[in-house]
Amino acid sequence: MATALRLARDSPAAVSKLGRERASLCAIARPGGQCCARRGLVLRCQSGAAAAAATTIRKGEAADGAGAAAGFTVVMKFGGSSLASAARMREVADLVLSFPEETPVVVLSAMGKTTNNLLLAGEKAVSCGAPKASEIYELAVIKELHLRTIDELGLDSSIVSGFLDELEQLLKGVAMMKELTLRTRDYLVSFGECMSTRIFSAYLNKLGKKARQYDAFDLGFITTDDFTNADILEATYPAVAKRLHGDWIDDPAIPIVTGFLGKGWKSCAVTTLGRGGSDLTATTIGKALGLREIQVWKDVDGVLTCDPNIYANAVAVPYLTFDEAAELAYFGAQVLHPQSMRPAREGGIPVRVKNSYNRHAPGTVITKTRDMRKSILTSIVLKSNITMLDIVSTRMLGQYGFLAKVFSIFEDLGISVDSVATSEVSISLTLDPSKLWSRELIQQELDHVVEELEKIAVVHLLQHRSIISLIGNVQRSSLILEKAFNVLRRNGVNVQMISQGASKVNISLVVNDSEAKQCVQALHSAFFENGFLSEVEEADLAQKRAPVLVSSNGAINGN
Ligand SMILES: Nc1ncnc2c1ncn2[C@@H]1O[C@H](COP(=O)(O)OP(=O)(O)O)[C@@H](O)[C@H]1O
Ligand SMILES: N[C@@H](CC(=O)OP(=O)(O)O)C(=O)O
Repeated sequence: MATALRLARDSPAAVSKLGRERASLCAIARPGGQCCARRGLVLRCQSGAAAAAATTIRKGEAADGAGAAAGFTVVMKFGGSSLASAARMREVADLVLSFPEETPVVVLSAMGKTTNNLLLAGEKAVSCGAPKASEIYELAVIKELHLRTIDELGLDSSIVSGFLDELEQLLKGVAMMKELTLRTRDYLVSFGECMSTRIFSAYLNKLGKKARQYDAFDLGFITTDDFTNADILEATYPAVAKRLHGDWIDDPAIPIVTGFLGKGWKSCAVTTLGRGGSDLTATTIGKALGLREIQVWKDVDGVLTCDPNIYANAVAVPYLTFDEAAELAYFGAQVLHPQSMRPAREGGIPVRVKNSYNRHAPGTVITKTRDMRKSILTSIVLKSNITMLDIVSTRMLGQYGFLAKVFSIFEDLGISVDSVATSEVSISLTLDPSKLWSRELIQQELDHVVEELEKIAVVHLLQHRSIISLIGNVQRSSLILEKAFNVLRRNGVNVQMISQGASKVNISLVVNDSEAKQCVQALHSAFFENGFLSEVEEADLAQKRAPVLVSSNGAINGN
């Protein structure tokens, strides 16, 4: 099976479909139909059969000890907020080099807001008409940022000029076609990471530190073909380990890898892992190489007690379990990609969230278990603009199959449900409109859901709601709920739905959008700012509570 992978990667005859598609999209836009696909991005295609064979490779087969053998010790991932300018690139290079005892694999996102700008440029291209595509404002912003960065770092503009030309051609192609498919969207946003990693790698080489740039889709990141939200396939781990290991043995150089990107196993096209997906790239490499630690460098002091944009008094949480971090991300804390904890948990590799603007701050360490003795509430997460459905069966009590029917409707319509609370004849659940494709479709899709559900139930659609998720030590759930409801009552807020996830680290409360921010601030003050923890500690001491260790699956180990 390893042979299948090697053949797929090394066969010079295997010219990728992606390469051809890039060529044709750009050729549409080029006078004379000349191909402008950039050479470095013409992928070698892994045949469907080879990829299928590769996916059956045993978990971690090639990964065991690969990192150690090659000398790699950590992954260091830097997000767009850490890479917003030439000055930031310098700072990040200095940071990477300030750990001479480490041999890192570096994962980078696109510079600053480049991904957003690429998406906006793509949307504008759909309606602006081909002659205007070159004048799209966001294209100018992207060009200016990358060329200025190259200039200020004293690098050669040819590192990005080919990409910038191709980007313009691509936007012209989109403008001519008047459509931006999910597949083209992924290809479009890939330019951000492809450019940032090339700039950074060139800069490290200029500083005398040997570095080698990798596009994740060439490195072995094999994904499903779910464009804009692809899943990483198992074959990725041995493929990535083998390639990084092999290259290091041949010619040691720090790998600089594009975050966020992969290659669809059937289409061979560029895929993306969902917004913020570079965190997942980092943890995947960490597991593939069996590294000591995965570092995720952000613009905040770690995972905070709440979103600092909602409440400035948020402080860093020193320790989290993988389950807590995953729940936090899933319920809307933008700091980590929701899927990114999975490889780290499977590989048993600690994730450290650090601040690239304040490198000496201790950050947050995420591990499988942690000491929960002093832990009550860990973090408060707010997800706004969600839709709630109250669904009451039209049949009598005792009717079986009601829940199954309700969920099969959501399955048929491809809509995911966030939180659920049920009784035998009724069910309340929340939907996240941001997971649906475009603004216009949201209302249509919701109308359709309601129409289908009304065949079996009475349905109330409640929009403009928020989920406040209380992530914490569920062994203290009564205490958390007592305190939370006290605060909400004092603020005159009525909770419309309560749900406790099976992971047992999260209690979700649904309130009106208009009250949500004020609720989060009041809850934060009550739990984190007014000596609540010391009060509880004193009470616990009086009761001589036994110390409790809770593992990530919620199992309790009393000492
Ligand atoms: N609970 C939280 N803890 C930390 N940051 C949070 C939290 N909730 C939301 N954020 C936001 O997430 C941002 C960091 O994530 P992100 O922008 O993806 O960083 P990067 O681009 O560097 O990967 C912070 O600047 C902050 O505004
Ligand atoms: N650039 C991609 C991927 C990513 O992970 O970005 P960041 O690390 O800046 O959140 C995005 O904006 O979604």
